[in-house]
Amino acid sequence: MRIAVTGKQGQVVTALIERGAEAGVEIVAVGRPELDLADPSSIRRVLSELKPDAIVSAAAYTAVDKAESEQELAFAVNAKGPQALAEVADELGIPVVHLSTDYVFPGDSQGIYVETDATGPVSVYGKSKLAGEEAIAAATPNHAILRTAWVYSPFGANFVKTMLRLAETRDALNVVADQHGTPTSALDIADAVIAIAKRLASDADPKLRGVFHLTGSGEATWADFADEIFAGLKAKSGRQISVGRITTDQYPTPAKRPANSRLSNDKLANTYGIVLPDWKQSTKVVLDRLL
Ligand SMILES: NC(=O)C1=CN([C@@H]2O[C@H](COP(=O)(O)OP(=O)(O)OC[C@H]3O[C@@H](n4cnc5c(N)ncnc54)[C@H](OP(=O)(O)O)[C@@H]3O)[C@@H](O)[C@H]2O)C=CC1
Ligand SMILES: Cc1cn([C@H]2C[C@H](O)[C@@H](COP(=O)(O)OP(=O)(O)O[C@H]3O[C@@H](C)C(=O)[C@@H](O)[C@H]3O)O2)c(=O)[nH]c1=O
Ligand SMILES: [Mg+2]
Repeated sequence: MRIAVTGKQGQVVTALIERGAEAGVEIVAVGRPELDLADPSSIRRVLSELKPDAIVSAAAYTAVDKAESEQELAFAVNAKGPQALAEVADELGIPVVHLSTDYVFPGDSQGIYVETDATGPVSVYGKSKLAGEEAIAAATPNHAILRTAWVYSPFGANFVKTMLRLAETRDALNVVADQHGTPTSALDIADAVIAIAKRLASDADPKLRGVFHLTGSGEATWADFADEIFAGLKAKSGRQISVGRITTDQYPTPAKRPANSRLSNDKLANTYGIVLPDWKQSTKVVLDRLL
């Protein structure tokens, strides 16, 4: 089976290339310069030539703060590009697995979000990703939109690598402790995405299509995540970093972030039988590779 994935150096695409080899599926990364999501005509050209059995839409404009001042580019890459991708997939008669985000939710409630809960993004990035979800769903019924969150991995840019980099020059860091969500390893995402793409390519059941939440098990704040990262660092090197627990107000950023973006993964478990490992367990796996 051949799966085309958008992006070349991103976390999820890199994890898919690694896991695809183990799962015996051919992963073909398609990205800039040949395929630029901001240039829809390039999408049709590349995909029509490649003739994959499924498309994974993993590339995105992910710079959350920068998006506040680059709204047009964020919407081009996160909404218009995926729309063109889904239109081509529909013509080719193949499924699209599209990655989305917890940031489509406002995060102002106490509960755990399910797929049918009202969205209401509070950032340009979140708004552009929601527009992407809507564009995919309008372009083809043959899709699985997977909302994940707080993605980290040995690859690319992410919170784990940022914390380890800051720890090289500092003994103490302040990290927000009032945003709640779940860190999710790109390696775990890749395993799930491959299983989902295989299933979609071989089973026309409408129940397998639609929106699904896909995050690690358990929950955390960013400060909890930092604590876990530095516990791993201490075990490996003896180096101790202290984490000061601060409020969002004490860490001003251009983009607003949801205070609560905990997602229920029950629909995915009940539909596909997929449950991702506990976030602490997967954090250890990634730290073992980075340290
Ligand atoms: N990172 C996170 O914390 C989260 C991510 N997500 C979603 O998961 C998906 C994967 O994220 P992740 O792997 O972390 O992303 P990364 O930020 O690691 O990588 C982004 C990817 O998008 C590609 N890209 C950006 N702009 C374009 C463009 N104009 N044309 C083609 N490709 C482009 C990049 O290209 P290049 O290879 O050339 O650099 C890169 O491969 C995204 O849809 C994201 O919105 C959801 C929740 C959390
Ligand atoms: C570096 C740093 C960040 N923070 C805070 C800022 C923010 O609230 C939180 C996480 O920082 P980040 O910059 O990693 O956050 P951010 O880039 O917003 O992460 C998001 O990326 C997009 C793509 C998603 O889809 C989301 O699921 C989420 O992973 O930690 C601190 O409190 N102290 C620090 O030293
Ligand atoms: Mg970021």
